Amino acid sequence: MKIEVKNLTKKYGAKTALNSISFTLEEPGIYGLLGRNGAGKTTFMEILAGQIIASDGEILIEGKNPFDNQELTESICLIKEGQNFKKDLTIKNVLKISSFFYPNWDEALALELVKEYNLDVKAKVKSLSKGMESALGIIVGLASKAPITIFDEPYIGLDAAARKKFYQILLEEYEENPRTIIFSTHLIDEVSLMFEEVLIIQDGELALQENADVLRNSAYAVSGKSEQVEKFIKNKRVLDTKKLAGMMTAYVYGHIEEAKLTGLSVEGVPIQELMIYLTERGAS
Ligand SMILES: Nc1ncnc2c1ncn2[C@@H]1O[C@H](COP(=O)(O)OP(=O)(O)OP(=O)(O)O)[C@@H](O)[C@H]1O
Repeated sequence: MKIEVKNLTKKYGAKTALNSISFTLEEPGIYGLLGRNGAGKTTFMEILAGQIIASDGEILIEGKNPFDNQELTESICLIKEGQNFKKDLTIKNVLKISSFFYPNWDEALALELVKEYNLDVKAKVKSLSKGMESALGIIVGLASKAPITIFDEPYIGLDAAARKKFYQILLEEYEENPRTIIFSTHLIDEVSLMFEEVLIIQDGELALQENADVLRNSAYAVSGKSEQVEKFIKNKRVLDTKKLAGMMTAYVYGHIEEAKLTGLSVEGVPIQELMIYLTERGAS
């Protein structure tokens, strides 16, 4: 389902959480939605899922506004960090309710994942550990097979092995059943290889929308003797520099090839680092 975001603005009293952002997400795709704390990511995802209303502008999904539109919202599954389910429900009932709500619900996948994450279907949500509750969210998100599935930092409390399993199943599912997956996380390095496109939100504005491969090749770190590095980076867009004992490393926005013949040591910059540099206050 095509998602068009048009001059979307959300204000909470005097606070502007989203300031007239516009972009389009084509289907299918795995999108990484990144940004510092308070950038506006959750606000965007809640408007997209039809849970809150925009102050101005709109999101159109296949040309329609998701707010108060059940036909559309059953095609969208938003899994947030905790608080996805009523505390008194058992896991079995959470799965049953989800199966009624999502038309593409995959019961076999849900049960396979319940086993994989060692959950007891008779247990109530309130008795689950943080990690188990996150696992339940992940199960619902994956088994919903909703054409738009959104994970907002979905794995608080899950250990590294359980997260790895999640990424693996998500990719398998995506291969079999391409859909639109939007993923917001602060563990960027762990998941960035899954992203096809990256969007960075900063202070309620869209700072960047870029193909993930292009982004991976759009910055590099160059190291060597300070004077040589200083000379090389003249007239280049420098994100950051570090100096130590006559040596210097500079993080440069540009294609790595331009530094390869210099004799200086050159390496790529992970998306996580790049996100930090690009969203540092004062960066332009
Ligand atoms: N219900 C609300 N009432 C008032 N202000 C809010 C509300 N929800 C969010 N905000 C404010 O809007 C801004 C954007 O918040 P949002 O939760 O969308 O950011 P985020 O990018 O998801 O952050 P994080 O990575 O910390 O989850 C923040 O300044 C936040 O304090």
